Amino acid sequence: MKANIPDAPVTRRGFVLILSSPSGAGKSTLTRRLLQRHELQMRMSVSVTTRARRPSEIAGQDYHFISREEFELGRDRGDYLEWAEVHGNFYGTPRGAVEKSLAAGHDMVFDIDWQGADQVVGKMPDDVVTVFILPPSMVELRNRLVRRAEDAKEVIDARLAAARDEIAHWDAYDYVLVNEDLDESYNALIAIISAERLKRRRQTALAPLVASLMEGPLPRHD
Ligand SMILES: Nc1nc2c(ncn2[C@@H]2O[C@H](COP(=O)(O)OP(=O)(O)O)[C@@H](O)[C@H]2O)c(=O)[nH]1
Ligand SMILES: Nc1ncnc2c1ncn2[C@@H]1O[C@H](COP(=O)(O)OP(=O)(O)O)[C@@H](O)[C@H]1O
Repeated sequence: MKANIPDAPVTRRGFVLILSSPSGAGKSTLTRRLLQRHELQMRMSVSVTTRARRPSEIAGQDYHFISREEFELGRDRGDYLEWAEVHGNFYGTPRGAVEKSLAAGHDMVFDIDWQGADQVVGKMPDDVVTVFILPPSMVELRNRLVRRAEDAKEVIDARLAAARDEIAHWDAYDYVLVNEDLDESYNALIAIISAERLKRRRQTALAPLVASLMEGPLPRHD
């Protein structure tokens, strides 16, 4: 069934949909699906990171892979809207594309951790919608990290060990979903996006219609 998605934005300012979760809960998978649904017209922010590229990742598409020196240069120049150290690597959101996309009415997806979410909410509270994704259990989380088969055993152990530090921040988010069934989680995200697009303060394009509804004589019925 085709969900009833409000029209792609044209005249309103876009918002940033932040997805956070412990590693392996499904952020990247859900983000990919949102981007594949073209009529949603979501844009993704491609972060910079100092971590090594995974075999399945494409440079410039999944991340911009840069050295620590480059990262520090960018950070000191103020290139990042937010940045954080996660699992011993640096990650940052390039500032450039964000304001341009929002001003052009495009909604963006950020796959960032709780520290980054906290910074973005602090800087642009009216532009942000935050979603925390929980795994159904720690056993399933570990299974997903193992099944993903992109990281060495020690890396998986470290990510699992850090999972509770991330989950501890779940209550700072606007929405929370348990990613058990992927289709259900995806539909929940579509519902969130649809509802956020319908928020009255985002419906600035309706002002002329409302003005026209409010003026002139009432139509007679006789
Ligand atoms: N603050 C911040 N966190 C990021 C950024 N990009 C990715 N992350 C987070 O860094 C963590 C590790 O990401 P990644 O290395 O891709 O591993 P994964 O979560 O297992 O896919 C995740 O929590 C991401 O959400 C960013 O630009 N800023
Ligand atoms: N609902 C789900 N049920 C089963 N497997 C899932 C589900 N969501 C994601 N996965 C799988 O779990 C693994 C980790 O997902 P991923 O999106 O890479 O997580 P994250 O980006 O949060 O680290 C991937 O192999 C993905 O295919």
